[in-house]
Formats: sequence, C-alpha cells, structure tokens
Amino acid sequence: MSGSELRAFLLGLPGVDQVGVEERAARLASRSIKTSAKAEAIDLAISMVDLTTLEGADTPGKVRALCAKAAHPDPSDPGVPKVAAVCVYPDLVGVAVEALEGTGIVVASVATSFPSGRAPLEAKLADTRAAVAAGAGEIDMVIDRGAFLAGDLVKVFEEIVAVRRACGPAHLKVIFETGELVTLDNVRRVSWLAMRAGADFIKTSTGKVAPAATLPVTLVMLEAVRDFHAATGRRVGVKPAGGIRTTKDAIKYLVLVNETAGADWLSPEWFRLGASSLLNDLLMQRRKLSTGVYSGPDYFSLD
Ligand SMILES: O=C[C@H](O)COP(=O)(O)O
Repeated sequence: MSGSELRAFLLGLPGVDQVGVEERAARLASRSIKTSAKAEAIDLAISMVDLTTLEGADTPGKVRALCAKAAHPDPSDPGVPKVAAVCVYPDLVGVAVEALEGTGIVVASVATSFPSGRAPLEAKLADTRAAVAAGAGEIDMVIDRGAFLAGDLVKVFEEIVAVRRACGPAHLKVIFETGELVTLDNVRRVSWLAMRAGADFIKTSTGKVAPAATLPVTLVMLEAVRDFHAATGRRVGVKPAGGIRTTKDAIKYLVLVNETAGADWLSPEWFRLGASSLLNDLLMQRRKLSTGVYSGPDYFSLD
C-alpha cells in the first residue's frame, strides 16, 4: 500500500459518533454483575495485569520485588493467579528476566524513547533491539504523536513497521497516548494505522499524560480490533493503561471487552490492563469476597 493509499484509507474511515460512544461506554459501565461472576472477573483481571513500574527512580531491588509479587500476588493464597507480564524500562529488563525465570511471566519493556517518542528512528530501533536482546518478550513502543498530529501518517506507519521488524520474535504493543490525540476519530485512525503496520497489541497510554485510559477510547479501539479481525482474519489485542486503579474500573473494562470485541478477547492473550497499583485493590476485593472481611491496603505489599 502506497503512502497516498494509506492516507486515503485512514482519512476515509467512517467518523466516530462521539456522543454515541460516550453513552454506550457509560451504559456498559453501569452494569452490575453477580457475586459469583465477580469472583471470576477478579481472577481474570489479575491474570491480565501488566504489572508496571516506569519511574526514573526504579532500582533493581524494586523490580525484583515487583517480579516476586507478579508471580505470587498473595503469598498466603496460592490460588491467586499470576499476572500476565511485568513492564519495565529497557535497562531493567535483564533484572526482571532473571527474577521471573521459570514463572512463565513475560517481561514487557517500553521502547522507542518512552514516553515522548521523540528520537531519530535509529535510536528507537537500538532501544528496541537492546530490550529484546536482554530478554523482553514484549515491546511497548510509543508513536510520535507530533508526526501523527501534523498529518505525517506515513512516517508513523513506517516507524511501526521498522520497530516491528526490530522486535523479531517479541510481540509489539503500540502506545498511542490517546490523551494527546484530541479526537476519537484520531483514535480510530491510529488504531487501523498501527494494525496495518503489524502491531500485535494496541495500547492507550503511557501513564504519564492525563487523561490516560478511558472507557470511550478503549471502546473505539475494541471496535477497531473487532472490525480488523473481520476484515483480515488477524486478531490484535488491546491494552488500556494508566489510571486504572480499582477493581470496579477493571470490571468495567471486562464488560466493555465482552460487549464490544466479544468473549474471544477475554483472555490475557488478547487483553491486558497496564497498571502500577491496580493489583492490590484486586487482591483486597478478592479476599473480601472469599472471607467477607475487608483486609485494607496495609495487608498487601506495596506495588
Ligand atoms: O502502562 C501502565 C502505566 O504506565 C501505569 O500507569 P498507572 O501508574 O497510572 O497505573
């Protein structure tokens, strides 16, 4: 597909009915679920967490503690599932890989000059290759929002294609930073752009910009992966990330997945929740459901 064909295709996508999307997301978010379904939903949500630390002050010790928590979220209850992945900066991938050996938990790493995405392509590719060489099984790349907003869709497309190639066997998640993309039409366009460029997952946010993940944005992305699958037969995953902190919110996202993309997406293979502090709330609510007693935040180790 040439650059002009790509532009014509993306600009020709039907516009998003913003009011309709917001109403639908709000309606789905207000659904209540039965207590028995809630217990299942909590375990599913835990298994979908990309447990994340992306701070300038991250240390090997903090990453090792996070990895221990990822593998055994509640050491007093072996029935609690492990999380899907641990997400760290590229220089800490080696530490996480070693700490997670034998657990089956993937190490995901942000790359391509996270969180701004502003660097020459060669630097982005080197960033990606270094993370993969250190053992990352998933790369969370950020797009260049400036290029996208300036209308340079081809540049964004070609960077994703190049990073996809640099990933080799690692899966590629493409982060849009939807809080900077202004409209839901842009969210729909960038979703199709990333999927056509080879993204394995599309992800809302870095967690560094407000608003981060929202239900309406995620709904538009879920429609995109559903329609892309219908058109091409290739399934792409979705990862809302940033600002998801409560069990109540996590369950809203699961309802949205089920009602928009469908139950085929309700597995860690196709849906993730990127979060630094959600896991503790899921553990507290899980314990409350099984014992009737609310343990409080001090009971579980810090994320
Ligand atoms: O990818 C996940 C985010 O960076 C974490 O954001 P959060 O600290 O708001 O949960």
